[in-house]
Amino acid sequence: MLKITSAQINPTIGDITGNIALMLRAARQARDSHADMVVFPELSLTAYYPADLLDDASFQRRLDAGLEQLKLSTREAPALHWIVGAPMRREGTGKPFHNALLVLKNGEIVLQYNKQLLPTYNIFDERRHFEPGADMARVLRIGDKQVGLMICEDGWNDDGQDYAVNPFQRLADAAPDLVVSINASPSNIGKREQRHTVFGNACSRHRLPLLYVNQIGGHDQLVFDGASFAMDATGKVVYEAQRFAEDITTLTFSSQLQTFSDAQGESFAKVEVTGLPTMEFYRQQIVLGLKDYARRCGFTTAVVGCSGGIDSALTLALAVEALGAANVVGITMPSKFSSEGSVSDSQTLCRNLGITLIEHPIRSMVASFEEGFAAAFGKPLQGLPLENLQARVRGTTLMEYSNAFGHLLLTTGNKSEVSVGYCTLYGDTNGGLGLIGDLYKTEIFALCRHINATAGRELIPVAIIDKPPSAELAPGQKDTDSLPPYEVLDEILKSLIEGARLPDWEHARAEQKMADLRADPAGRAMIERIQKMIARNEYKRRQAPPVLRLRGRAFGSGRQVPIAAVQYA
Ligand SMILES: Nc1ncnc2c1ncn2[C@@H]1O[C@H](COP(=O)(O)OP(=O)(O)OC[C@H]2O[C@@H]([n+]3cccc(C(=O)O)c3)[C@H](O)[C@@H]2O)[C@@H](O)[C@H]1O
Ligand SMILES: Nc1ncnc2c1ncn2[C@@H]1O[C@H](COP(=O)(O)OP(=O)(O)OP(=O)(O)O)[C@@H](O)[C@H]1O
Ligand SMILES: NC(=O)CC[C@H](N)C(=O)O
Repeated sequence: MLKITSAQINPTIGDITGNIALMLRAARQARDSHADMVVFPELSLTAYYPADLLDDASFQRRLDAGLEQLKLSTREAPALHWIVGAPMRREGTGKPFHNALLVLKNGEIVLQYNKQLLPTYNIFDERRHFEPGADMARVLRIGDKQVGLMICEDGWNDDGQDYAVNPFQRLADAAPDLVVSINASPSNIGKREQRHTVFGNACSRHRLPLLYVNQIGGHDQLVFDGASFAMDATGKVVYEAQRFAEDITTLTFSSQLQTFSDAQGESFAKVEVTGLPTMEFYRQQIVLGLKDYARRCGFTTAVVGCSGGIDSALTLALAVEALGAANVVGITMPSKFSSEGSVSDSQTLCRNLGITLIEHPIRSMVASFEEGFAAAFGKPLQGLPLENLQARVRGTTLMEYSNAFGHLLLTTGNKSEVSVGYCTLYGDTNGGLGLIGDLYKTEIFALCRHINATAGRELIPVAIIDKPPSAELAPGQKDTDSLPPYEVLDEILKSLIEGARLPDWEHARAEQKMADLRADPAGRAMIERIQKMIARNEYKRRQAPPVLRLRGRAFGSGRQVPIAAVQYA
């Protein structure tokens, strides 16, 4: 038997001293549970992902000092094996670091394994900073048990005998009793289930039990959900750590039974095959993403322009959940085109959420810009430039508030609008972080309803959910004047932007819609128009604030598209 503590921690990128403190706290818990081994996530010393900080000389010095400090810390629990992730310097040509797994014990590094498969797709860019490890299996011996070691992506390619591309195969051939994998696996819809499938297939193929330890926490765009797990040798998940929270749990491994039980040797509660319902998943991921972004950037408060529309309402509701009602402010800024409901629905919303709503009309400011424009340029400001002016006056007012009161401005664009550029640069795109920028408009409605259902009351007024979406920048304006209905637009966008990265059930629906549209000329023209809008608006997305990533392909580092390209001009 082995006792292993799974230490699913929330390290901060670059905070080496703070991360060691987190590890020490978990190691003490492991020691008190008489564990043989404590397992931390991939790159736990720096947190995932330090990126170009690794090129910085002062960061490198801190890393060296941190490693010494970490070694010393392990003396506090001298019988314990610490399985830690850290960048390790290397000599020779190529990149100066390996992405390494270290086994530390009583002040010494007793084993180093270097990650072999470095992901360089979607949001990953590990080849930029790391040199891949030599193709070899590393096994740690504890008593009469052999623990096979691997790092995240190493386990994602188990489909052949070729050692060079399948580190799992080589490790399995070394015949360990179990595999321990350290990970930094960002979360998106369907990811938990995907991990279970990938590792379940590998574990059953090799008849190997596995402990998978993941990072949790929000790191810029990315949120890591934790959800560390243990599998028996048939690939069945027998233990799952909490999602979206730190979790330090000690497990007992039996090599005879090839499975895991709790610290007392009792079976864990049954792990459900399907995880959180989609809307609840979005909500928890966004709340953790904002919480961690705010605290790591030094914000305790946030501000949102409150239009009486659904996007700002949802942003406010999520911000309240993450930061608390006392720390969130809405600002309503009626113009001459604002509907009656714009202010009154905002009032009801903010009353329901228990937050302050400040009224700051923009009519006179807009009028003054109009006068100045006409006087200077000899023609009246009208049409789209006038529409955008209103959004810009609001954006400027919100930034004034942020500057003066230190609130983080949350931008409210959703994925449908951001895809087609239905937003004003330096206007409603202003802000530090987008909470709902990876949710299609149709999902925005569903998430609002879910929030109300779980609250058991109308937190977001139904009047807001039910009103036809409008930018309210011109008389009687509706989104559908410029865009196809969102039910159609969203399916086109899913297919064009995410395609094969969609979860199966969404992929089938989007492709069916595309096939239906392609069957007639008007549908084909619509697809082409949307394709052009996506391409033409790349420049806006490049300047927009980061959005929390929720889906397989989000705007940001996971979708790198040139701006000044001749695509659909
Ligand atoms: N390739 C490029 N690289 C860099 N900059 C480029 C550019 N192409 C245009 N530009 C610049 O961008 C400007 C045009 O962009 P921008 O000023 O944003 O304006 P634009 O995209 O023309 O208009 C904004 C659109 O968003 C809609 N809107 C606005 C506000 C809120 C909502 C909503 O419902 O949420 C919708 C509005 O009805 C309108 O259809 C150009 O005048 C030019 O300065
Ligand atoms: N009258 C207003 N008062 C305060 N903020 C506003 C107002 N109108 C727009 N905004 C801000 O600009 C963003 C874009 O709003 P707009 O109404 O143009 O379209 P939207 O994308 O449908 O958003 P929403 O559903 O929140 O209305 C809003 O989410 C809000 O933050
Ligand atoms: N850090 C990694 O190697 C992550 C890659 C892996 N496929 C994941 O997303 O889980």
